[in-house]
Amino acid sequence: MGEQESESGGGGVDMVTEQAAAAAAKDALDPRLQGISDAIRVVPHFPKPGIMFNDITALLLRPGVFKDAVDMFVERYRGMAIAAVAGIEARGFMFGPAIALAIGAKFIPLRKPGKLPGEVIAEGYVLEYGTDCLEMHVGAIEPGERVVVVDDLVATGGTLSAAIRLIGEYMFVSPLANNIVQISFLKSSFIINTP
Ligand SMILES: O=P(O)(O)OC[C@H]1O[C@H](OP(=O)(O)OP(=O)(O)O)[C@H](O)[C@@H]1O
Ligand SMILES: Nc1ncnc2[nH]cnc12
Repeated sequence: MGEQESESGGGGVDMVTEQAAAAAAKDALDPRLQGISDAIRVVPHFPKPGIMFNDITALLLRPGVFKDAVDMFVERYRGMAIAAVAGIEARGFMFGPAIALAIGAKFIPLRKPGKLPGEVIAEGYVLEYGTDCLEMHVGAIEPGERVVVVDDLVATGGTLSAAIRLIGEYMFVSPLANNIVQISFLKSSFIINTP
């Protein structure tokens, strides 16, 4: 039986919310979290004065810590009837596919403008240092599918909000998402249901 078939999809939104909230609370106590946090290099004043840049490329150089980061997401979302992992260009592409494969979900790239060859839907957004737009292929997600959006971090939340608007009505936001004490990577994890 595949990952999708074996999952408890019948519990509805409350069930998903409960499961994800419990998983997020468990993550906060996980000893791997400190190692992940320590592996993210903070670079002051990049790319502009005043920005404290959280550099996850330092984490990617440490396979054990990189694996811990992917594993924590996999453990959280396995068994939750997740049909798709949507990764936000570019840094969501570094974590999303590994998570998708491990939980038996498809991977959907949410790309910057003009990169996807097929019919797209698009959402614009404002960044800490500029504006941008995300595009997704029409038909990549079927109505009713449950989607996890993955990115490396939340700053203003503009990018993630645009991803959520792009995909559909969101049903649940992880408590970790609003807790800036947590590491950047795990802050940027949301479950949404498409309409
Ligand atoms: O919460 P926000 O204020 O929207 O900022 C967070 C976003 O900014 C960064 O990406 P960026 O747009 O710099 O693109 P990149 O991944 O291509 O470097 C980061 O990877 C998030 O996607
Ligand atoms: N503080 C930050 N660190 C890394 N990437 C970012 N994208 C937007 N703000 C950022």
